[in-house]
Amino acid sequence: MSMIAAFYGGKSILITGATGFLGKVLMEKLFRTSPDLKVIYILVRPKEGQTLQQRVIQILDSKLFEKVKEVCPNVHEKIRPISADLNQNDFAISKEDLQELLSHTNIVFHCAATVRFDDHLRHAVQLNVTATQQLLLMASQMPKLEAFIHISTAFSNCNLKHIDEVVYPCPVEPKKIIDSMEWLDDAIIDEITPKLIGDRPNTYTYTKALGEVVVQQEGGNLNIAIVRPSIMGATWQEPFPGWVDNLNGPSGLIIAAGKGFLRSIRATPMAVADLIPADTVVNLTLAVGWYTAVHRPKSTLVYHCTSGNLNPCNWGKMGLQVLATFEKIPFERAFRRPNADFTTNNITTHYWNAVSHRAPAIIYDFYLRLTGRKPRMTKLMNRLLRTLSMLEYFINRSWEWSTYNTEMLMSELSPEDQRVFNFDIRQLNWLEYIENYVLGVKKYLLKEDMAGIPEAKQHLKRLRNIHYLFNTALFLIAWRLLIARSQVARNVWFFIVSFCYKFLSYFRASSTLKV
Ligand SMILES: CCCCCCCCCCCCCCCCCCCCCCCC(=O)SCCNC(=O)CCNC(=O)[C@H](O)C(C)(C)COP(=O)(O)OP(=O)(O)OC[C@H]1O[C@@H](n2cnc3c(N)ncnc32)[C@H](O)[C@@H]1OP(=O)(O)O
Ligand SMILES: NC(=O)C1=CN([C@@H]2O[C@H](COP(=O)(O)OP(=O)(O)OC[C@H]3O[C@@H](n4cnc5c(N)ncnc54)[C@H](OP(=O)(O)O)[C@@H]3O)[C@@H](O)[C@H]2O)C=CC1
Repeated sequence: MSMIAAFYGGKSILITGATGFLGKVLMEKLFRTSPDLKVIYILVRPKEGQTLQQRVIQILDSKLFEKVKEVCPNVHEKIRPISADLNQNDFAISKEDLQELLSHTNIVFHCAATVRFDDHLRHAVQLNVTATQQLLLMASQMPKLEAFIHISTAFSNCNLKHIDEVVYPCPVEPKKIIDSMEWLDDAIIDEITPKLIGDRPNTYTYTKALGEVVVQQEGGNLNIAIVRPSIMGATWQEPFPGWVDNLNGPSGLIIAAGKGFLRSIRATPMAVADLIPADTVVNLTLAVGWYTAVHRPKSTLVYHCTSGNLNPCNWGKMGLQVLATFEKIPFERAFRRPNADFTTNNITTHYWNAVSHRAPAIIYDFYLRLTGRKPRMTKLMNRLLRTLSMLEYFINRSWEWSTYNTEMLMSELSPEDQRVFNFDIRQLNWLEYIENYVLGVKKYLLKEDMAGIPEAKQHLKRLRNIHYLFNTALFLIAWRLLIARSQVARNVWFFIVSFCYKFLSYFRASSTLKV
């Protein structure tokens, strides 16, 4: 019997960010392995045109929850959505809901965050720092609370090269930042943002670092732990391989590459691609919840959920495997054939952006205009290039994360728990994982049918022929222009033509003689 699964039995669990990528995989695993848990409270913000219940039903009706429905048929009754907006004071939770939460919750998993790299500092602070502070305050009023697990990111200290499982101080205290956001206007915040984030690349990593400091400073007597995943990718094994439902991290780029929009990228092929499957993050998180509640460590432990130091894979290898998978499982209606150019310097990046991205987009928009349609490719390409520019920081550097706490935790688990809540990334076969990832992107993100693969392959063949035809035409035009302008080119052309003529005459003569 799994001790961790048994631990969550009968528990009331509060999850923030349950409608997000990680939150859904977390809920799924909890229901599947501990179907006798009491209730999962989820803080959900109302969405236009959807009630809370509809949001829950949408999640439960997805393929991700198919297995859960078999082992926990009354799963609908065990999810209790609570209307809450983490951007609002006290999360705008009703008094009755708050009372219920405070009096029943045993475990809190705080996953909600803004993960956008370009978020305005005020908003990122509100969600990633202030909301964490408020949730801690709520948690401190929960008499039955056994553990509070905060999900951060391995990149919260990406300004360092070697990162230990400790909370690093921030130059300006989070409390001061929170206070200042209340009275500074947007223009001033914009001005001071670069100074505040310092050598971090964006407001996301900066505010996640502040969030950790808040957890450490304001956790009081709570049993708290911090989990730091690196770049979260599709599921590795559970509930099935390749499940993914948003464009964050590499998923969006896999689509862009598979559809032929993205054909070159400024990335260091040898840099470590620190991807971590979502189910691995969930398994570690649940093990951390159990350990924190049962063993009550004296200090706030930080757990790195990364792959680089135990089972490294680099971006070059990953890119090649993604491309190899496109050969077997192409995406439908590609714009161009998938291809990859990893560049590392400015000049080649600009060159490939012009040749591989902007020029085809302009030509295609010209064609759309000619055929009376609205041009859209240049706009799409500009957004893609903007996205790339934001991700570049992470694909041109390598980090070393120590994993003492994570390894310690692994050694504390029973063999059964090590199997059921497997977070041993050394067992992951990258080639297999990446193939399943690409397949998952095709099935669950693009919603493409596997039956369409033969047609997709035909389409790629047509694109290849168009490509050859286009290049030949381009070459002939360039050559014709050159011959018209240069005597040297004319002489070379005359030499080639007469050489071919002589060769053909000789060939014909010798074959006639043989007969
Ligand atoms: C030529 C080579 C190809 C070879 C093969 C291929 C490749 C793949 C393997 C190798 C590629 C390497 C990729 C690695 C990238 C990894 C970097 C991740 C770093 C993570 C560090 C921290 C980890 C975390 O802790 S948090 C989670 C990470 N957070 C994110 O990933 C969020 C990033 N996204 C954003 O901040 C925004 O979406 C932004 C700013 C990029 C775009 O914002 P915008 O306002 O323009 O609008 P959106 O509505 O958000 O989206 C617009 C548009 O872009 C699409 N899109 C969104 N995200 C991505 C994405 N990551 N990649 C591609 N496209 C994306 C979105 O769908 C929209 O499309 P529309 O068509 O306009 O609807
Ligand atoms: N994705 C990754 O690669 C990594 C993620 N992480 C961390 O993991 C955690 C989960 O990330 P992930 O699942 O990818 O993120 P998602 O963007 O998929 O999910 C974010 C969640 O937060 C909720 N949320 C956002 N704003 C509010 C709000 N104002 N009120 C209530 N809920 C809100 C979202 O709700 P809604 O559905 O309404 O938008 C959603 O449920 C985050 O803490 C992130 O920092 C760490 C490392 C890597």
